[in-house]
Amino acid sequence: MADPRLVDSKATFASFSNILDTRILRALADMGFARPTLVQAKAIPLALESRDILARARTGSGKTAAYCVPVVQKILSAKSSADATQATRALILVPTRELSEQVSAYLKGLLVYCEEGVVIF
Ligand SMILES: Nc1ncnc2c1ncn2[C@@H]1O[C@H](COP(=O)(O)OP(=O)(O)OP(=O)(O)O)[C@@H](O)[C@H]1O
Repeated sequence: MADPRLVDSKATFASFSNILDTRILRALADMGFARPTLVQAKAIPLALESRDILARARTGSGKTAAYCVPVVQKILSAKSSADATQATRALILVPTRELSEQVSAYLKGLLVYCEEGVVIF
């Protein structure tokens, strides 16, 4: 769990229901994520507006979800659009193998309701 001091006490993930797919919201609820952390609350809406983001937040502040949630949302939105193509939609680069395994495991949890629609390599 994220450090409670780093959670945005004014926001809930449910309040993102206008910008996040219900499959993502269900997966977040399953993970026990009720409120976004501060970095998530700031980064997720901006990323979904396709803004460039340079974010810095301390260890354990929930940076993984801050970029994975908008990445998955963008892929789901692209897949449901009329010109959806079979193409790589995101490349996540991290500095160590251990971190890549952590991010991959997190993404698997986030994609639990998306069946085979989104694939992680
Ligand atoms: N909104 C949230 N609600 C509850 N727990 C959360 C939330 N976001 C992240 N967490 C949990 O907090 C912990 C830290 O998250 P995460 O690993 O993403 O932090 P980080 O900022 O990427 O850390 P690091 O800098 O070490 O990579 C994880 O156990 C994660 O599941």
